[in-house]
Amino acid sequence: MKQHSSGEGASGGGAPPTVADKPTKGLADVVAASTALSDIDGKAGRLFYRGYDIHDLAGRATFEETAYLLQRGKLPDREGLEAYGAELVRGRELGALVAANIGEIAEKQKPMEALRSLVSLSGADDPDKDSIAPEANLGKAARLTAQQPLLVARYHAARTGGSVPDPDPSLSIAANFLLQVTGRTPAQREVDIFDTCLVLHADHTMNASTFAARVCAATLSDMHSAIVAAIGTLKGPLHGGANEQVMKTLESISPTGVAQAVRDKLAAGEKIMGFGHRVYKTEDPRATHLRRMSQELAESTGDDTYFRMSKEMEEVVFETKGLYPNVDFYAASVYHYLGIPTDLFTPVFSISRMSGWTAHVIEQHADNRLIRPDSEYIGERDQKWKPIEER
Ligand SMILES: CC(=O)SCCNC(=O)CCNC(=O)[C@H](O)C(C)(C)COP(=O)(O)OP(=O)(O)OC[C@H]1O[C@@H](n2cnc3c(N)ncnc32)[C@H](O)[C@@H]1OP(=O)(O)O
Ligand SMILES: O=C([O-])CC(=O)C(=O)O
Repeated sequence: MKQHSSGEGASGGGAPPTVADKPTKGLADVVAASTALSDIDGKAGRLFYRGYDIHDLAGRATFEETAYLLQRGKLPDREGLEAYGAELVRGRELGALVAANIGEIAEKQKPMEALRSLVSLSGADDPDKDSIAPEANLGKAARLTAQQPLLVARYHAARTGGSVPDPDPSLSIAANFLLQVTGRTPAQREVDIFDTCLVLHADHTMNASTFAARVCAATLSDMHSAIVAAIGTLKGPLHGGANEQVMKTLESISPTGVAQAVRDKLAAGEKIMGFGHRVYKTEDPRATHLRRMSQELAESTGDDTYFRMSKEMEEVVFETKGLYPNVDFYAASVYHYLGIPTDLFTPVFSISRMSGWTAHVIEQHADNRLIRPDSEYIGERDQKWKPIEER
């Protein structure tokens, strides 16, 4: 019940109920939009993109096919995929504003802040920047998906004083990115694993960053503005920023003292990053794949320290709190084994989620209504105005 309708304000005696007392705090279980993009069964631990089980897509669909599926509504046939691939290659050219500013941005901004700025700048150079028509949105979705890995790679090169090779049009997004960021030609199995990571992170119903994108898009603002809102939202450690924090935790504790360190953190009331989820009440299906890939890379690199530590953390957190790892937990050790710098883990998440965010903006614009929830007033009432000298 809203405070106004009860007629009981702060001055009306008795503490009024607040949203904090309600099960919907943080909009838990509130259905905020209809979508045909992804679906989660949180009790069974299942995830679907446009009706396809994530377990069927992981290791089979490429990231490019997945992006097409989300943005264009169906899995592409060979011709459709080739045409989409060519569109991605054409669309990844970065504009003049990005080129002119990336050096200074790389000096002054951390990776997710930099991406927020760079995507905003690239919007100014987009040929369809003033349109939210369906065709313009489809083109922008492809360009944003193609440009994001290049923005991350060029940012990394700018801050390290290096240079990146231009993307090879015959290689996938995953292969080009690994090559550009690690500076070495990745093994095919590493490319396949990274590509699967991109597929696993592509979309996830009404997660916080997607919601932010849809709220922005629902004002009939443009796609780049919505993506800037999403990037700022993904950055936080309760959302996409958790993958970087997982790696920092692994690096900060002794491999022989994992159980004690985790128990101490929990006893001190700390959250263990990479665990818990608003929707999954069982294993996150993406974590199943990421755990397996982390183990495989640990074995192939001959250094299983972070995988063993992760497994032990998982056991202790489950025993102590009954919490399961989420997508961010094993992604951390996978990216580490692939040679990706820790502070680029969340940018990597954004490379993948760009496909989902842009598809949600298209969906929002296609059947729009302003998103404007209500709030519950819990402040003072009937305040009497006093001139400044009397306060
Ligand atoms: C891609 C993604 O965004 S996946 C999520 C990435 N985020 C993280 O990994 C950060 C750590 N996890 C969390 O903070 C939470 O589990 C969230 C944000 C993911 C979900 O949040 P909510 O659904 O709001 O759950 P909330 O934070 O209220 O937690 C419920 C209870 O579980 C506890 N809890 C939840 N997650 C954790 C955790 N990782 N470590 C320790 N305790 C936890 C809370 O302390 C709380 O306990 P209490 O009831 O005794 O106060
Ligand atoms: O759905 C969520 O709340 C967070 C998440 O796992 C994701 O965005 O992939």
